[in-house]
Amino acid sequence: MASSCSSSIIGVSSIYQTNQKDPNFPKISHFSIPLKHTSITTHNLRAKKSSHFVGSAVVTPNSSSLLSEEAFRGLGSGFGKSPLNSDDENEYGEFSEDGDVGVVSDDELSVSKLGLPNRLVQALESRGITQLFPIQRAVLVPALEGRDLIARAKTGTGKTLAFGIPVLKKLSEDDQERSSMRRGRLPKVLVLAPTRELAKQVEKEMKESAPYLSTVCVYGGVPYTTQQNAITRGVDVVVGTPGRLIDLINSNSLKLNEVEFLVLDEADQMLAVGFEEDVELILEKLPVQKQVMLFSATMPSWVKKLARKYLNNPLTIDLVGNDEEKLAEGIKLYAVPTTSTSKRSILSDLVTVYAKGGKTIIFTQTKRDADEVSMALTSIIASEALHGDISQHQRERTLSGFRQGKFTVLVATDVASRGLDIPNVDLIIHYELPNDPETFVHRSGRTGRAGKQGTAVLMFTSSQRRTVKSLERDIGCNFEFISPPSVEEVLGSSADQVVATLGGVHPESIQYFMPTANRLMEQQGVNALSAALAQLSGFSRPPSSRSLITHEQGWVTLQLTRDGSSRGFFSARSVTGFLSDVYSAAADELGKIHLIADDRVQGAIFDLPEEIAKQLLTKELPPGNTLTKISKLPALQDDGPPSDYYGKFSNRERAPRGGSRDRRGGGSGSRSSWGGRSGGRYSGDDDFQRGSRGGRSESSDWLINDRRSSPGRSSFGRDRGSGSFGGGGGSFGGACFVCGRSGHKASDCPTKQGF
Ligand SMILES: Nc1ncnc2c1ncn2[C@@H]1O[C@H](COP(=O)(O)OP(=O)(O)OP(=O)(O)O)[C@@H](O)[C@H]1O
Repeated sequence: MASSCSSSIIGVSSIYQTNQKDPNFPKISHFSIPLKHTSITTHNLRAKKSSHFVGSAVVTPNSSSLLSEEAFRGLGSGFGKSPLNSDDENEYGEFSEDGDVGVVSDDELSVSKLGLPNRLVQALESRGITQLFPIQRAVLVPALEGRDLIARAKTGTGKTLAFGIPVLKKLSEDDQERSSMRRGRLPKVLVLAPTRELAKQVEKEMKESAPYLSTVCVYGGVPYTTQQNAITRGVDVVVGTPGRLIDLINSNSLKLNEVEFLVLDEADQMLAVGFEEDVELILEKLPVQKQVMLFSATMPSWVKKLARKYLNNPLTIDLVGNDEEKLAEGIKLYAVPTTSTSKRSILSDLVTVYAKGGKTIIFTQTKRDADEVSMALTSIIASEALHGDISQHQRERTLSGFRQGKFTVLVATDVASRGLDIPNVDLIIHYELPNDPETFVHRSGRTGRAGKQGTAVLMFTSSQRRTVKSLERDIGCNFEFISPPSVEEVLGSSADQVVATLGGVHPESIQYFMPTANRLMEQQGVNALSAALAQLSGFSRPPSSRSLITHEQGWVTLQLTRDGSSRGFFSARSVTGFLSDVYSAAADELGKIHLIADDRVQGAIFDLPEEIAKQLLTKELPPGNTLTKISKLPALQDDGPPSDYYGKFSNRERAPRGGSRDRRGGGSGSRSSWGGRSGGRYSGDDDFQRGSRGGRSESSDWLINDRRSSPGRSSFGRDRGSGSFGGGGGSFGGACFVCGRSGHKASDCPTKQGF
């Protein structure tokens, strides 16, 4: 069972209002929503640590109905301090609890019972939108009352329609009065979005929900003419990115004097991508009389400033609140240890095992990595890259191909982390740590949308283990730490995927193959079927074994344990001593060693080349020792270096040139080949400025016997140069496996028993 933030509960609801001008403004606004019988039982409501917790909503994972009791409760009560008064950059502010528990029936969430215009209801229902999500229900009434709003909710919970439904309702009604197709009519609604993709997505959502209205999307990277012509024909809703909007305003193509509704979507992201000035310029051009809805995941001071200046007595609706779990419902979280050399091969296995043929988005830090990873994957799984250097036209083609399932893996930089709504993404892989917890939440939020289930896998290196732990604290969720998929798992998943495609074979085609199938079954039985599955899975030849530690092909990971009766301190040296005694060729070829992190078990796991491992497993062992080939890593002792503070300052690994490990080479060759990122700075999407590597080079094989190995220093398996540990004919430098003391082999141990 994967760790996750999942429970049957979503979010915290808080609604509070502020009045900058009048401190005595009544603290409570009442909205007249009839509260009737509910299907939600209170035992589902989870008590939160914070006394400010107001409530939660029950999620039925596969349904489109997220039922929000609190969306109702909060409407009449639950006020707290204003986010606008808080100096904390990311504070939404607290909110106080109110015992007024309202209840809500399905009817009251039902799109058809909300008094929306028929054609809007029909369009929504034809899209499968029959019941409001909590944020939509919470926003609906105050929005219809004309309130300015500041709102936030978790990823994929329907924020677009939260502002969309009220404005579309208003326009759908107005539209009957104003001559619907009047040429040259000016927009009533302006939606600002920080990225082109997001703008296009909002446009799509609005268009599909109200196809009878004219919605135009404007953004850079494409010619002006089409957008200008569309505006000239007459428009109801304009969605756009700030830069292009300013151009169109300045060229007089877009007039904003009839705008009645302004929506600022992902307002904090506007700041992150440097649109502050443009946004303010646009806001200055709008009529004073208008309704503003601002959606923002965080409240940096610029957003607060904006809200103070341009919003009138805003009501804040916060469905995240003090909820420790920042991730949306139903996203399973895994963390998998990797090394620079193993990352890529693990990646395709993760996709095979965890996406199970569905859609995957892999997030990288830089454009170059996105390109390289996508190229490397393409020979195994169809994939495309998406980042800021790709032309707008190609970006759109890529996204549409991904949406339609023409290829199943998208490798993207963080341009795709915010807001992108691609249905049925099953798996998110964080190929590199995100820069901050917020980015992790947004990246992961590309799956598990609209109440669905999803999986997010974080790949990390040993030096990043502590960062992963702090990430857990920051997002309020736990990872399940897993091993890279074993060969058996990869084969099993591949077979499952093949089996899943069999249902698509036309019955008539099956008939043609029946005689051969019958003959084969008679001759070979189930072998024939296995051979067919192996062939269809692309494994007509057996896969070579792989190290569980480095994931390198041709290697096997073995586990050595010794029972409690054996004396002496167990260390990595014990392993080399043991191997020297049992089968010296194994000591010569020894790869990485890690000690098992279990107080009750004395043991280690280590890598050997496949053939050597086979031989070793045939040897007689000293009593009390057990040697097995393992397919899952046990918990290992961990003594990583200090936290590397998310992607920003992380030690960015680069595979050594040539990739594979050099077993014979000097230790420093492979170890120091990481592209250390110390001092490097990641400045926004893809703009990675490499820092100097600094004095200390980080190593993937950092832990041997609780000690960091350093370049040039002899260590197990790799560096035979100094001969101090490695065995292989040099003087024996390891501890005796029997007594644990150094200076002699176990076979010469004065205390040895029966070896
Ligand atoms: N009431 C509803 N019933 C069913 N599906 C819905 C409903 N409301 C929205 N959706 C669908 O849920 C998906 C997610 O919605 P949306 O993109 O608005 O989420 P979001 O909260 O803006 O996410 P993010 O924070 O990641 O931008 C969309 O595909 C949308 O069509």
